[in-house]
Amino acid sequence: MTVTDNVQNQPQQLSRSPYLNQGTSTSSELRASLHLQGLSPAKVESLETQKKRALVQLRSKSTNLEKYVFLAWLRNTNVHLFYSLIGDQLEETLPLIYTPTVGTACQNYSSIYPFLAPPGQPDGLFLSINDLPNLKQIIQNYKPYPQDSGITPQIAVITDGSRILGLGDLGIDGMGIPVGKLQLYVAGAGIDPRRTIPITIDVGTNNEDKLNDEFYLGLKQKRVSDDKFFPFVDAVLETLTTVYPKMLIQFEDFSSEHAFQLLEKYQDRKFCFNDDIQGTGAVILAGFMNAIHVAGIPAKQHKILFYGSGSAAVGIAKQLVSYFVNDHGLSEDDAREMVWLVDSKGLVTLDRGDKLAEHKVYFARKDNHGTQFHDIAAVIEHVQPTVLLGLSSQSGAFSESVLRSMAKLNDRPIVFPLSNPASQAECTFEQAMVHTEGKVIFASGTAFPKYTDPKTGLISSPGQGNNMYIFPGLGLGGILAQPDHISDRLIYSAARACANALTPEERSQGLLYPVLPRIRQVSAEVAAAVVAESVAEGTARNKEAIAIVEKNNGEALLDFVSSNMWTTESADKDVTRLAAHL
Ligand SMILES: NC(=O)C1=CN([C@@H]2O[C@H](COP(=O)(O)OP(=O)(O)OC[C@H]3O[C@@H](n4cnc5c(N)ncnc54)[C@H](OP(=O)(O)O)[C@@H]3O)[C@@H](O)[C@H]2O)C=CC1
Ligand SMILES: CC(=O)C(=O)O
Ligand SMILES: [Mg+2]
Repeated sequence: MTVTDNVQNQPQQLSRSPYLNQGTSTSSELRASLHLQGLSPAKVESLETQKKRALVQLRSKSTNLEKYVFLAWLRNTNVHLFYSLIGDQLEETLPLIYTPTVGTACQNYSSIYPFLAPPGQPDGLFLSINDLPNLKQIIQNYKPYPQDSGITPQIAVITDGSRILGLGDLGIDGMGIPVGKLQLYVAGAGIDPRRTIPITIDVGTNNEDKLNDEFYLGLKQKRVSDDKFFPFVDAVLETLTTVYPKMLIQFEDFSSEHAFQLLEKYQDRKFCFNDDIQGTGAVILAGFMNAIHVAGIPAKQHKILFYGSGSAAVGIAKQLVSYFVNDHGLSEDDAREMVWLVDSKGLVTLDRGDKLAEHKVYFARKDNHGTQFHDIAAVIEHVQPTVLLGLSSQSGAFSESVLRSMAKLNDRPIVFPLSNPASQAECTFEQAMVHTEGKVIFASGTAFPKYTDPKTGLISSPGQGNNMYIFPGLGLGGILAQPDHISDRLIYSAARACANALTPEERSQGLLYPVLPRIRQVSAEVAAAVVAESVAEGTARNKEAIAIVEKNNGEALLDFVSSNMWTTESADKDVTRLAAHL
């Protein structure tokens, strides 16, 4: 049955599709053809009026969590209006659908879940370990837009909820993260919302609060052991890629040890990447490339201290090593020597006496001559870093004295408190500005407000070093090039494109990342670089993309990418096309 048959057989179904429904802006003609008269007030409004009303309603909510619920409901009832509003009001709405509010939403997800979407409208795909025998059927059940049955999903973001932002194990309440990431794919890179699947696997939770919460909607059991976890993930991925063979899979917010093991296992076997390891690595490499120009110290002379040694920190460190090797001619050993890791026990050294997690061993220091450094002040004194990156989820760890030490050591200290959401950040932008007397070169994981110098009135803008500047473009580029795997080269090309995406004006303002309203342009440039690199490394399989890259015309490639981006106007056209068949 075609989409058109479907609609002709049940005309009112059109208005029930969140994708095709245009609410109060549905034309009189369409209302007549679909037998919708009387089902809403007769007035036909413009999209502009709809957006204006939605914005007034949004702003009338007193908490960000209420705003999150309001926006989720809007997305699940009127895709067109939702993404038009998000596109217009990116700076106001992104912190509501993504970090920081998505963190609060996840903490409360089971309580708000029934109010996010109308009955029958799924807000993500939940796969419990008890579903193992029926995975295929359950994956096929997920049809948020059944009226548009010809559209095949292309991107899945999958979590097990075990490390949601810096908030720890939230079990299935982590669903807000895949949902939020995929909204950024749509808003930030023009992926058709019908082609996205947010997935949360339920393998239990070790969070006692969740286990004791009567409203918690996940399995009330501790997380399963690895001998059950890995086969279940395997079954999910196999089934998913059997049902949707071209699906790109983004691993998100798995606890670090599992994250590394899953990436190692699947990166050459599936079309996939890990956002926390690779996406974060790429976005911070991009910010670092721009920051060292501002700092004015040659790349090779930097000393980079990571506060936190999990998936994000080690993912970044590995990409920095590639950068020093590829772009600055350092040996791998010399590049590795530029990195120091700190974890909850202090400086990561080979002779510390504990068994280091596998992902830390490569960067463990052996030049500490038997001395161990347990607190950050001692580590800073020992290392004398030019760069301090926070990936520890320890709020306030970059104290006044830490920031003052960084400013004493450096004319322009590079300090990135990257933990999310804002409540977990190692310091705020204001603290960094005040305690370094304005010298800091700054980026944070969640956006902080601008800072106004009380003496001069000078306003400074913080950078947002968040993987949202990478994964949407990387995913789009991957879908357009169609390689079998996402190679390290593709990730590296995404980082470089992100660094180069700054306009001369942004550069002259000392910004490290492009301003948020340009995220679609940035994603297009990242995607174009990924497509070009995939052709260069010989993995691209999309003949159209290969032919365009071979013309060696950057503008044509960007046009190709942009023309493949979904817009709310494309949704308009889908409605008009259907209406023409009625
Ligand atoms: N800006 C962005 O785009 C991104 C930000 N992030 C953020 O980065 C943070 C870390 O993520 P991830 O690496 O996956 O998480 P992990 O939980 O794996 O890593 C946290 C690390 O912090 C260390 N740590 C904990 N307490 C302390 C302490 N008191 N002093 C020093 N180190 C400490 C832990 O040590 P130990 O190993 O000993 O337990 C661990 O190495 C999160 O807040 C996440 O939201 C993540 C991805 C992207
Ligand atoms: C941004 C992100 O992916 C994280 O904090 O986990
Ligand atoms: Mg993440």
